[in-house]
Amino acid sequence: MATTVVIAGADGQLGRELQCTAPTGVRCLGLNRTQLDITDPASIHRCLQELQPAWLLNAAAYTAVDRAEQEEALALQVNAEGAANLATACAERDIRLLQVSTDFVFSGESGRPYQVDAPPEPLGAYGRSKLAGEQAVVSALPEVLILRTGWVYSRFGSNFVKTMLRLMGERDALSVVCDQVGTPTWGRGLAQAAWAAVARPQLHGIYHWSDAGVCSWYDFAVAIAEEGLAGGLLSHAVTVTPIPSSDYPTPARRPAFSVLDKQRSWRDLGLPPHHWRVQLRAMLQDLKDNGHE
Ligand SMILES: NC(=O)C1=CN([C@@H]2O[C@H](COP(=O)(O)OP(=O)(O)OC[C@H]3O[C@@H](n4cnc5c(N)ncnc54)[C@H](OP(=O)(O)O)[C@@H]3O)[C@@H](O)[C@H]2O)C=CC1
Ligand SMILES: Cc1cn([C@H]2C[C@H](O)[C@@H](COP(=O)(O)OP(=O)(O)O[C@H]3O[C@@H](C)C(=O)[C@@H](O)[C@H]3O)O2)c(=O)[nH]c1=O
Repeated sequence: MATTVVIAGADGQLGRELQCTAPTGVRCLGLNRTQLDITDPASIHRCLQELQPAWLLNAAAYTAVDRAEQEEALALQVNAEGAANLATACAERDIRLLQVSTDFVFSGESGRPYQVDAPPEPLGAYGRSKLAGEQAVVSALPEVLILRTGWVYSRFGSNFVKTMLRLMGERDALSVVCDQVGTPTWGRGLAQAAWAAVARPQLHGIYHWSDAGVCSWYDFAVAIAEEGLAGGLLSHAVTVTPIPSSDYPTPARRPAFSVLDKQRSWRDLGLPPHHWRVQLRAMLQDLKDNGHE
């Protein structure tokens, strides 16, 4: 019999990738915000009662990092209260929950990849709201699985890769910060990691997932320019200049170093690491073949 899995936030980057990669033997039901509003307990109750899933994958979130500085209450409502609502409903019905979180729960002061049990210390409102979400789900549902990731991109939705391709199409030169270091994550691989977790129901606790390797946003932008040109998504070469974050002021402070340690995931999820540049190439091919959505 198929395992029924409900996806909250089905129209987002990860929500779409989860639906593209659902394994055989899974009845994958993607619900967007209109169909399932995670801030509304009645909406959650209705969906779970009707669909009776074995798992709920929470890909719904408030992800506007800069806007969150002005809208912290709204970020908390979705990322903390919404996540808590889901966890409470799952606990009442014996449903497994996968909660997605972020590298932005860390301060970025470490010089080594963050282990799953490293103390979080978010710098901004978005990171605080996601950390509050982590704490709320664990308290309502101790067997929850939390998948932390960072720098997610996909052909779906909006993200750094698509922003860069747009700006690079319009300009010959761009400046990008070189003092924020992390690891990009193709949404497709993240979705596969989530499905690997669903296939291993004995797992719970915190897992880290990004692609392999380390880079700055500047390195990432250079790679997008080179791979975009080689793959025919850009028609001209673009000069990318490295700048310090102080030359690109934003409302939210971002961690200087947010590389996640993925050893536990590579071991327990049975998935091999792929270097971020290989994944970028695959995503650009997907974009070329299937277009922006
Ligand atoms: N993007 C990134 O770089 C990273 C993301 N993450 C985490 O990964 C997860 C997925 O992110 P990603 O796919 O990129 O996010 P997106 O912003 O692409 O998608 C989030 C989705 O959640 C929906 N949503 C917002 N509020 C609600 C609500 N109240 N009820 C139901 N749905 C809602 C949004 O709908 P609408 O469009 O209508 O607002 C949107 O479709 C999130 O938990 C995020 O915090 C972690 C690290 C990096
Ligand atoms: C567009 C642009 C951005 N930047 C900088 C700003 C910022 O420091 C960095 C990344 O910019 P973005 O705003 O696209 O990315 P940002 O929204 O900060 O991405 C974050 O999103 C949330 C949801 C997460 O959870 C994080 O893991 C991370 O992916 O690049 C430049 O330096 N030059 C540019 O032209």
